[in-house]
Amino acid sequence: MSDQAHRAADAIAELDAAMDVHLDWTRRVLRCALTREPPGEQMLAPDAHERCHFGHWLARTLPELERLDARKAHQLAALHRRMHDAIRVLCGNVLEGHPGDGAALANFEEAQAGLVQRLASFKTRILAEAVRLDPLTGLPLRYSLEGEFVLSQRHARRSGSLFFVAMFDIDHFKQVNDIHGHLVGDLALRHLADTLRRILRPSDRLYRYGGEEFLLLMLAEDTAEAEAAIERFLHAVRNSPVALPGQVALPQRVTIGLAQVAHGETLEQAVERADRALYEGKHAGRDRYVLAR
Ligand SMILES: Nc1nc2c(ncn2[C@@H]2O[C@H](COP(=O)(O)OP(=O)(O)OP(=O)(O)O)[C@@H](O)[C@H]2O)c(=O)[nH]1
Repeated sequence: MSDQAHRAADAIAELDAAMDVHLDWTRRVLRCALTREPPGEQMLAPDAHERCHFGHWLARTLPELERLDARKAHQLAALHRRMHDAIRVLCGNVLEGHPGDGAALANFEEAQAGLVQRLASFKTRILAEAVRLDPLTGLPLRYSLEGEFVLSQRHARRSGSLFFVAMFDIDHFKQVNDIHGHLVGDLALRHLADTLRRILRPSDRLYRYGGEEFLLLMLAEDTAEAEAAIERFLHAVRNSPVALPGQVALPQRVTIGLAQVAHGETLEQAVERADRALYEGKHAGRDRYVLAR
């Protein structure tokens, strides 16, 4: 299993464990209502939501949940707190000999149901994210490319900027595998992804498109700006050989096909033009970019 798959599996196991512990509260609250058995001393404290197992898990995990969906993460924290407030009212009343409070019970049930729902949605997000990313390079795979292409096209139309697609292909990569083995090939792919990622601008979107092909969606004010950005990628790759333990670093080169996306052009059409430009670049000697006509 890849690191990423391990992380996703661990995150889901932790989420399930936190949920199980919290669901146990339904049983304790019920027992308290029926038998007046206290649900546990600390659960009647005002900061019970911070002291419980779920509260500790949430505090630890919140930044990651916020990254996935900030709105749902805050709702989750608020629902958790609300649920503890309801438990305190509910059990406090029962223990003081007052009759069960229907409103507090409804509050508890609603908060509990909302909590479970948000957690289920986070579980799906964690799984979707694990599948969406390439385990080797950590870059997105092409599943979300179509949607991102349409968004960038729309953004370019509204902002008056130009939209480009750039196809990167490593030069003579087969030799790397043949001479150094597949593991070094994998290392070189990961290294290239890191090199490219380091110089991405916030609006750039980089994908692992295929085996040793990477696709970039890029917005630019004009063609000169796009070409300068592509030159920066070429320069960075030339200056970042792959470090190999106990051996001379392995030089890396890429050839790039750059195509300006025309109004109304589909992803498929733009990629085909970028691909043709890429092959022109390969035939012209590699380690360069070619702008598609
Ligand atoms: N190690 C490793 N190799 C891969 C992976 N994906 C594709 N490859 C290899 O990438 C190589 C691509 O080789 P070719 O398409 O022949 O091209 P090339 O040798 O790079 O030559 P040019 O593109 O013409 O410069 C093949 O040997 C594939 O096995 C991967 O995930 N890991």
